[in-house]
Amino acid sequence: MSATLLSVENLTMRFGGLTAIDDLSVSVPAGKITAIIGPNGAGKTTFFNCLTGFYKPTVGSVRLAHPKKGEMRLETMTGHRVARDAQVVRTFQNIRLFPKMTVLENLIVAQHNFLQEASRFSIAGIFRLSGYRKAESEALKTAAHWLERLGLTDIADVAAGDLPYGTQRRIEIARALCVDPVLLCLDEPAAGLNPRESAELNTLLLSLCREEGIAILLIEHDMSVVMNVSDHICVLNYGRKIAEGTPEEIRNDPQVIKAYLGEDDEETASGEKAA
Ligand SMILES: Nc1ncnc2c1ncn2[C@@H]1O[C@H](COP(=O)(O)OP(=O)(O)OP(=O)(O)O)[C@@H](O)[C@H]1O
Repeated sequence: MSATLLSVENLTMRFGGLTAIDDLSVSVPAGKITAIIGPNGAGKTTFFNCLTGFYKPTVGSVRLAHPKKGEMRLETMTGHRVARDAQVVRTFQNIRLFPKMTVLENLIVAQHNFLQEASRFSIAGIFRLSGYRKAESEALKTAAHWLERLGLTDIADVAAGDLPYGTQRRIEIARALCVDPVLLCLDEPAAGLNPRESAELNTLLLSLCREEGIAILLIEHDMSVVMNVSDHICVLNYGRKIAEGTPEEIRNDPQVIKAYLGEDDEETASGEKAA
């Protein structure tokens, strides 16, 4: 049993009269893949936004047991501190690369917190002092490492926006990895991928988790990805957790089938009304 990396307790997020996340408690183990699934509008992206400092939750706590820095309360932190200090990094449902920058430049920009500090907020950068030059070369090394690891080295100098959709999704993951995440939150990484690219994504996620020890939190509608890579799945519906368990348990959970198919279809699917 892995240690808990992230503990979410009684999380609620309201937008006026709408409760997008409703008293959600869930644990994310270290070094494993946890999927958050649910029908459209279930609150999955809102959940990510609460974890990563984009939204301040109405109620609840999000505790990260950082392996080197101890406990951190993510719900009290701004987005850039969640990424920089807590090393909880995310991708977005809609690709958010800088399309006119090269692939390599996108990976360097991801390290701007580190470079900005090394530049002592500009002066050491302007005069290219040795500390800044060292940081710059480290940033390049990190980018080169992840480009190689994700098979992107050949296109390092191509503008990101000129590349196929599946490749852009891969670049987004490489960019997030440049921040050395302890928790990588991926919002629909398989959206728009063809079956071959989805299979490659599965291999990549499993290797990041098993070989690099990175915990992954995954929002995904593509069940060929969810069921093949997840160690644990949490299912949301109308902001509430309706089920949690292994892929096998979730596949057969009547509440989950009902949430995805609707009551009538579930009965039809189970043969009760089919005749
Ligand atoms: N900033 C916001 N202001 C008002 N309502 C919001 C806001 N963000 C999300 N919502 C609402 O919260 C609910 C949950 O939305 P969310 O995007 O988290 O769902 P989701 O599970 O990620 O859906 P999908 O699978 O379609 O991406 C929806 O009803 C949505 O309209």
